[in-house]
Amino acid sequence: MSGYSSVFGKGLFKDQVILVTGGGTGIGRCIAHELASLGALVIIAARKLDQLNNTAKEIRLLGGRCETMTLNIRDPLQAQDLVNSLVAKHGKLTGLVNNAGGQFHSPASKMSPKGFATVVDLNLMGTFYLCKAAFEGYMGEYGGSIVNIVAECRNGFPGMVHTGAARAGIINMTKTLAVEWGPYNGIRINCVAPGLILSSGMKNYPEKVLDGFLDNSWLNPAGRMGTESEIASSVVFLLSPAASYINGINLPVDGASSLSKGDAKANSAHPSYNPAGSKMAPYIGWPQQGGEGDGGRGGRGVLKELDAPEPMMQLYAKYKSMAHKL
Ligand SMILES: CCC/C=C/C(=O)SCCNC(=O)CCNC(=O)[C@H](O)C(C)(C)COP(=O)([O-])OP(=O)([O-])OC[C@H]1O[C@@H](n2cnc3c(N)ncnc32)[C@H](O)[C@@H]1OP(=O)([O-])[O-]
Ligand SMILES: NC(=O)C1=CN([C@@H]2O[C@H](COP(=O)(O)OP(=O)(O)OC[C@H]3O[C@@H](n4cnc5c(N)ncnc54)[C@H](OP(=O)(O)O)[C@@H]3O)[C@@H](O)[C@H]2O)C=CC1
Repeated sequence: MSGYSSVFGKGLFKDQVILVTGGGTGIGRCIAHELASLGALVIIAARKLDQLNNTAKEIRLLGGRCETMTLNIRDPLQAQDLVNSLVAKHGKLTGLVNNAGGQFHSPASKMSPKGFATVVDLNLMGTFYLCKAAFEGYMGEYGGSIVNIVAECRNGFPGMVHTGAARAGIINMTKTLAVEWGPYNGIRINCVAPGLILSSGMKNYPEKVLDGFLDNSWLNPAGRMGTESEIASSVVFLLSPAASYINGINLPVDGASSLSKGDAKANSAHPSYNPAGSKMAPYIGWPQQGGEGDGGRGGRGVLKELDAPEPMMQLYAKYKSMAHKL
């Protein structure tokens, strides 16, 4: 152990109040766990209170601090009220993770105007409402850090034109807000763009679409899908003082899928096909239950690390066996 003082330590966010939208499930739940394990008071907000309460309970059992609030991000007044009431209660809002969002799969030619508008409303408008509420309710005066979860969409988003347009809009909005809001006590705002991630969000898709994702899953330089922890750790970095000179960027966390030219039809004929699977070890942040890394919390019941469709649970088991040992 060197005497160097890294910002990454258990107390990294101990004085912080951080709001995570969609924090009851999937990637948002994992982000909430990561932030709480680093000392933050985490407020998780979404529409379904039961999911939020389950996650808050897990976090508290592990010794973290977490509260829940109901929120529909598509309603600007709800966004404003939520920020105002949490600032009134806790005195601050130092971080915001705009993670809530989603879409459905459909070719553009079959998509109705209402379907397109719904997804733009949810992702682009919803993210704007929360950013604006955070700015007006606290950060405009005192500063803070925002991370917007988007989706990797460098080459468009075939099969999900609505979300590609909405996420590209968020990435551009983030650049503007970084420039307009940076001077207000140093607000930083950045994006994280997940590639294909093993998460509960995959339960939203029909089997045929999931099969397509699985066919594609190895077609990137990592040779695998990503884990929720790999998104959460990127969010932690961008929220932390380690990223204090990073503002207005979009960080793809996608195993370089945005740079590769995977051909879903090629599979075993593909020149880079490796029958043994990926050699790029994943990062998985969940404590080993009752084992090394659990910090002696083994008796507290089993945390369900992932809640995804069965074939993805199988992939996860494989990834766990090859994960970085921490
Ligand atoms: C590579 C992949 C990587 C990404 C992975 C993830 O993000 S994982 C995370 C995944 N997690 C999530 O996505 C979670 C969040 N997702 C959601 O809440 C929904 O998917 C939502 C975004 C559609 C909003 O729902 P809502 O209840 O607010 O909306 P609504 O029900 O009132 O519909 C409005 C209009 O949309 C249309 N339309 C809707 N569905 C379909 C469809 N299947 N088919 C066709 N069209 C559809 C339809 O036009 C409908 O109007 P209609 O015909 O009724 O007059
Ligand atoms: N998994 C993946 O491969 C990828 C995911 N992403 C994005 O990452 C984010 C998290 O996804 P993931 O965890 O996989 O999926 P989930 O479906 O588990 O998460 C979506 C979350 O958003 C919340 N949410 C949805 N609509 C609203 C709303 N109107 N108001 C408030 N909350 C809402 C949901 O809670 P509730 O229903 O209770 O409101 C849920 O907790 C999403 O934005 C997703 O699109 C991007 C690229 C790839």
